[in-house]
Amino acid sequence: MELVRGLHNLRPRHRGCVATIGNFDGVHAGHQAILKRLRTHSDRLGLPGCVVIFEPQPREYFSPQSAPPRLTRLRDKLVLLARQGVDRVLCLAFNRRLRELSAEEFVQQVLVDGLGVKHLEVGDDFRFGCDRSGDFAFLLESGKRHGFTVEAANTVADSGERVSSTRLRQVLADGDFDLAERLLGRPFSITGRVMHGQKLGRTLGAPTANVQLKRLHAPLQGVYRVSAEVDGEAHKGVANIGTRPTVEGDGRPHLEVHLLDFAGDLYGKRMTVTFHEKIRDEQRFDSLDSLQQAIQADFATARALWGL
Ligand SMILES: Cc1cc2nc3c(=O)[nH]c(=O)nc-3n(C[C@H](O)[C@H](O)[C@H](O)COP(=O)(O)O)c2cc1C
Ligand SMILES: Nc1ncnc2c1ncn2[C@@H]1O[C@H](COP(=O)(O)OP(=O)(O)OP(=O)(O)O)[C@@H](O)[C@H]1O
Repeated sequence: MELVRGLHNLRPRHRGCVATIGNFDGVHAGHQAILKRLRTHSDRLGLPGCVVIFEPQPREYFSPQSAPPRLTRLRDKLVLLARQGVDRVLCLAFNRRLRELSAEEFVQQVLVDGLGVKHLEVGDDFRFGCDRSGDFAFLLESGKRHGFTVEAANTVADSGERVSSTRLRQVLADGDFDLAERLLGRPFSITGRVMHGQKLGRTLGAPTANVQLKRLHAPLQGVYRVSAEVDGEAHKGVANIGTRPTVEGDGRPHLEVHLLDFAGDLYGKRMTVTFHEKIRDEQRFDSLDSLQQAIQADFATARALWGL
């Protein structure tokens, strides 16, 4: 899969494709249905399938403080899109210039001049352009003028409710990992590199791998039963994700994983942490002693849940 960053990196060879547009955060079952249709039209026309995404996502641009947590960082999103058979991703920087484009200008500059789109696949509720003025009817009409077809995919629902990134964030916050797995078509996980922490964990009797979240504002907080994959090997574990209010105050979320019955050096390795069950919320304890006791109790709970 090819990644093109910005319209200015499009070349004449990129013209002629089938495309879809959106945030695709999480690459959930609704997105997967759209991507399947993209593949079908791409095979039918013998043209590459291209997904147009935005980075940052529009809401992160408009209100960085109150934007919802991300299900996937760009890197994870690209891996998942490639797995869905996408040939090319055009990643547009969402900035003032882009937000000010009218729906008409967006179609002209991105879809027609930039990509030479022959077929566009969108969800039935898709809207875009300055003030979200471009909708399906507008796209159909533009397609007639510019020579591309447009199709709206039916809504994918689960238990009568539309699958969406917004719903997934809520389902994860509620700790319903079985439902999250159904909506995602895979278990929810976070991947990152294991970094050095404050080395306090060991003195608390709780050696943990600190998984780098970078700027990921994760949709979870609390203590969980998890499995962790490192170097292709799966481990049983327990993890805390949160700001660790008892010990420090950088205010940033950390993901710390304790692998049960494991001793070894994990620094620098990439770890994929899959969440199975919530054990409790993160708390601020009055002393390190109370924190230590709580962590030992979490380990015991996790062992019991794992059947160890
Ligand atoms: C299972 C588990 C539960 C945790 N629960 C909390 C908590 O409720 N509140 C908190 O402030 N920190 C919590 N922590 C984070 C600890 O404060 C942190 O792991 C410890 O400070 C070690 O940090 P270090 O790895 O940077 O040395 C938890 C850690 C683990 C592994
Ligand atoms: N459940 C679904 N069924 C069909 N199409 C969907 C579904 N969810 C999203 N899409 C379509 O996939 C494309 C990308 O969607 P996008 O990521 O922007 O929205 P979303 O998943 O609904 O997220 P949010 O909850 O933030 O609105 C759009 O064309 C959208 O209409």
